[in-house]
Amino acid sequence: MKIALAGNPNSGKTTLFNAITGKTEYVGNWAGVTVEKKEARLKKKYELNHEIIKVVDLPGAYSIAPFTSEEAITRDFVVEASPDVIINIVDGANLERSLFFTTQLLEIGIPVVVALNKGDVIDKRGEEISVEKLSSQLGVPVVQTVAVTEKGLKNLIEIAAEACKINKLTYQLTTVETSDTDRQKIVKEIAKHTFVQKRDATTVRFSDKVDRIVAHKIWGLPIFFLVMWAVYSLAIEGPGGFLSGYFNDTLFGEVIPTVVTNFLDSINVNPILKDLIVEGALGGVGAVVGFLPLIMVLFFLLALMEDSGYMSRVAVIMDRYFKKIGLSGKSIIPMIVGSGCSIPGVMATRTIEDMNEKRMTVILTPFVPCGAKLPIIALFSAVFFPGSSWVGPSVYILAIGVIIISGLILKRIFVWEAESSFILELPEYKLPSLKHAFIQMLDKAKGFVYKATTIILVMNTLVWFMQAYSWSLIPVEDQSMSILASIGTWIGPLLIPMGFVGWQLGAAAITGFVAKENVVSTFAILLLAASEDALHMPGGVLTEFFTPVTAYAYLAFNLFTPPCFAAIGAMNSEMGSKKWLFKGLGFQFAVGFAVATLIAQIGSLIIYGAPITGFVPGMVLLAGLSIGLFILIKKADRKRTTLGLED
Ligand SMILES: Nc1nc2c(ncn2[C@@H]2O[C@H](COP(=O)(O)OP(=O)(O)OP(=O)(O)O)[C@@H](O)[C@H]2O)c(=O)[nH]1
Ligand SMILES: [Mg+2]
Repeated sequence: MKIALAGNPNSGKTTLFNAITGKTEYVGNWAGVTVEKKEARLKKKYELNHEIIKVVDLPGAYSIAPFTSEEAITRDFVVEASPDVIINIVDGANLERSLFFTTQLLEIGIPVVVALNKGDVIDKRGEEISVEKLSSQLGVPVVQTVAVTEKGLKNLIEIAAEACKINKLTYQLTTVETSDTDRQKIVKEIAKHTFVQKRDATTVRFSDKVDRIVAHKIWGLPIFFLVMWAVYSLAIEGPGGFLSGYFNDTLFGEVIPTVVTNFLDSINVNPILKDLIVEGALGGVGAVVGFLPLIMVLFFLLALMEDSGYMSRVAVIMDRYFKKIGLSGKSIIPMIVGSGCSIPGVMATRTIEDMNEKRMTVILTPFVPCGAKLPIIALFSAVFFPGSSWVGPSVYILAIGVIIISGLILKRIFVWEAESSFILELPEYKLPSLKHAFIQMLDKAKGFVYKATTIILVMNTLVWFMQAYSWSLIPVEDQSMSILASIGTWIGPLLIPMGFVGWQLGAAAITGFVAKENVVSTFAILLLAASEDALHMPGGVLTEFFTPVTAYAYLAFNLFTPPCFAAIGAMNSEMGSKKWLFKGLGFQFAVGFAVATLIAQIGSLIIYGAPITGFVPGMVLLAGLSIGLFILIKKADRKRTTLGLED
């Protein structure tokens, strides 16, 4: 038997799916979280007579008629793959709107069971929806559920199994097209008949009161900054930061290397192999994993923030600015998802129907600092700005600024057509679930450790080898004679405009394309071979290469140049054309160089009162980029005129 879960976005499909299958698919308190269908087997606890029951979670849809590609997936799946039964998850807090989709599902010709979800929210609002009346009006079974607490789910599965047995022919496929306005009328009637308001609704809802402050036109952004600041401070000053300090200083800094060295000595391991293991593998991976506790706390807090409904308000605040650059609220969701990882972020652009808008979002989403960039931020803050918790949040604000300016530029240099209108929907605030945040945190931590012990480990081994050997494969005494040094030196000139001097900086930036965490581990391997201090010590070895200003510029360079290869792969598949991929990557490189040069050169001039290395090349680069930009704008303008498009 196969059950499909269908319903409006944010109605709780994935929450229900996770509950009955034991999976941990991504749940977020906003619309459009799931973009691909997911299939799994029903958990033992919910099985009936040991029958194998498959459950499919689908992307949310407001209507069967395909507006966006995921809605098309819903329709295609429901219509073509025809499950034995559809569980239609109806958001009880948005009854009327949800029923629109329900009535369309009823016409497909497959048994439908309605799960009237978010029963707890209905109760809290002092409302009641009559299950019996709804069931008789729709002509299908209705079960009240609370997906988060698994209330009513067992009953739901049983009733769904029953519904399967009903002769499918009783579900006549209506060939008569009901118009949307007619449907709306029918739905309104049904909702009116089943809905009971028990308490006075004229009092302003709690959500609305809060929104007047946090989603305010002017205060919204500063409040977001303060919230992020609080989150970062809590992560850095709290148990996460403390544990990371311990991991970095003691555990990965002394205890483990000593134990491993002693062990390897005791079995007379070849000294080269010993160095490879201790300095390469352990040193590199340790430098990244050391930040794990801090990052786990961050993810925990971010998950709480998201679950509470606050992140959707951030989307509303951004929406205002985004409209100005020709992007809609739809572009914000990929960016919020991208704050975890750019890959699902870029994939989330599938909800955008306008191809130009989608491409623009694909180019801009990787600018949001993802989880892999957090260790770089943590490292640079610890070394150059010890005790300041503003660095982390400032990076997000910088990212927002860069995204908006980049958007404005993209709009000018490419010829975009229609702008879509999209109304962002605000979920109700709710007490965030600690369990949910905890699961999210563990999930992210698992991913982090997996990445550290696979791709980062392999890369570190390679980096260690390349810094210890010359091109003729002879071990070198002096690192600067190594393979890596020669590659780094080759890249070196490119970094001069930003005042970055040293082949190590080029080498680290390159390994960062494999995985951004590698920037940290490459520094660990390269610099620790020559120094006794731990890499992340305030004022540690990195200060030989950077001033605080150029350090911040290097951070920006790693954030705003193209993302890691895996994310570039995602960009490629969503762009749908190589030409656009290369345009996008070129744009990202230009932005990364421009932002880093501006911060390093202009920043140093203002703060230290004197130009730094590479001032002239920096200015030449900026001038070159400006001229290039000017030419592109002129070209686009000409094209606009020939196409007869007004701007
Ligand atoms: N209060 C309450 N919240 C719920 C319930 N079920 C789900 N939620 C919350 O609703 C939000 C959306 O849940 P999801 O499971 O991601 O919704 P979805 O239908 O899969 O959404 P899309 O993937 O965007 O279509 C999350 O914040 C859930 O915690 C419920 O029964 N009660
Ligand atoms: Mg979902």
